Amino acid sequence: MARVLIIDDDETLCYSLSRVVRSADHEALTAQTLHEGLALAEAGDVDAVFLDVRLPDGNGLEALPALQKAPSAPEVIILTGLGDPDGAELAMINGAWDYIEKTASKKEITLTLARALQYRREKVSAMERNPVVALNREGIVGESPVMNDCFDLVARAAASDASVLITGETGTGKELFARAVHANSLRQDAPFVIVDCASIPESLVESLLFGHVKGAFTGADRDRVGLIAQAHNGTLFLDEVGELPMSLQKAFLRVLQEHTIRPVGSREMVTSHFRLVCATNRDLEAMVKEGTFRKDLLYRIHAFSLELPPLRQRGTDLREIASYHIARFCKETGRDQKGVSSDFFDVLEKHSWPGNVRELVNVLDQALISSRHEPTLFPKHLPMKLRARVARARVSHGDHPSEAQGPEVTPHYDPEAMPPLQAYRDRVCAEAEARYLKDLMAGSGGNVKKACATAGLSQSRLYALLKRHDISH
Ligand SMILES: Nc1ncnc2c1ncn2[C@@H]1O[C@H](COP(=O)(O)OP(=O)(O)OP(=O)(O)O)[C@@H](O)[C@H]1O
Repeated sequence: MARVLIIDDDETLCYSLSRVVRSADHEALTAQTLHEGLALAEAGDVDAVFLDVRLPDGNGLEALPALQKAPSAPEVIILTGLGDPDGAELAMINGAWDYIEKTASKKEITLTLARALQYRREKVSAMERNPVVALNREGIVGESPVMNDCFDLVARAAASDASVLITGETGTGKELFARAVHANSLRQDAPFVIVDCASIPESLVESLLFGHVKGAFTGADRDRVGLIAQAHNGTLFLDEVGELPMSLQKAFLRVLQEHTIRPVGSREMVTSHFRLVCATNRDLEAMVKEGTFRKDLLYRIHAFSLELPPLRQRGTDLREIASYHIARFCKETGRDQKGVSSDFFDVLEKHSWPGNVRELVNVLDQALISSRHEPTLFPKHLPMKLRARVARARVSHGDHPSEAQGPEVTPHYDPEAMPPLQAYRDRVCAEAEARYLKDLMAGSGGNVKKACATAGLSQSRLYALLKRHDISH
């Protein structure tokens, strides 16, 4: 028997849902406010929660993280209004187990609850078999929902021995995450061996990966253990796996199947049992279609797929990452910790970061060097090129007061600093959305109902957007 909590201010609905829950032989608890519901979830061993979105004391979706952090980490099923696609979408984005319309039939409700409880039973028994100790994040900073999803996947991947493929734009932290998979796995005390497929000359790849014996070729003046053999019992990290020459992909596939290698010039086979983690910023599926990456190899390397989001989609993580690296830099260089002015962060947030965290770290290093012994970082310490680019984009977007009413102007970039189209598009859309929302809230005098009617948005969607852009209402 499971314990199911229903949080809805509609007493009749609470009553009818409780009956459905009890008829499935579960215990039902009810709460008419968010406050009461959170208290019950904190106190009791709750397995599942039916959660309304609009409650008298707040928005249910915003309370989702708190509910999921309750001691029993219940599965949450969101109750949405009839035909509310925004609510359904938000429920899923925010990590609910499922959503169900308030008018759903008894059968649908019972089935959704049964599925959530079955998933929960399986999850609990898997955790009992493989208890997950707190994840060692290996210096990875970030708390945004997208990053938390990535940490969840690292925890799951680390608990197994299956291969992991990490994708993401350049500088998003692929190597850092590969190290985290290793550091959290049972292989953590064995070697973590990196192979940068992009930087090894094609003529040397084979001997570097497989090793060679003395005299195997001109210049082979001694035996050399290959990187694959070095990774025995540990983790082999193939960075930029898309660059692995076609000629070697077949041989490497055999290594994955048989776990044995023959060093160049040797008759002996060497055994190596390693966990494989690969990374790439290329589209391997597209490479398979164009015939430059083997389909069978792709199948073998991505039992788990981890897609790292670009920095521009990580919200306030940017500030946290920046603060982390500023503190690290000051510590490493023996300087006093520096303060940061809020407009310093404002400028950082206006940039689209096509080079992601790596670009941010480089920019911060430059700012810290140029600030010398001054105790606080100001925008003037940032590289001139970056400030100029941000200023240009701001003006062309009408952020400058004198241009605020002007027509939309496409920002111009100097040819050397063109961002990727996707980065540009994301930034422009996010800025346009934020501007619209500010105008919308100002125009409706902060009246959320009026703003929803004007924008054609549901309240939950509007709240989520305001939260995303940090706009008060
Ligand atoms: N979430 C994060 N928190 C703190 N630092 C990070 C984070 N992500 C990346 N970094 C830092 O950014 C830099 C680049 O990270 P990393 O080398 O792992 O990226 P990558 O995706 O492998 O890059 P590339 O595609 O160019 O190989 C490193 O200095 C790393 O420490």
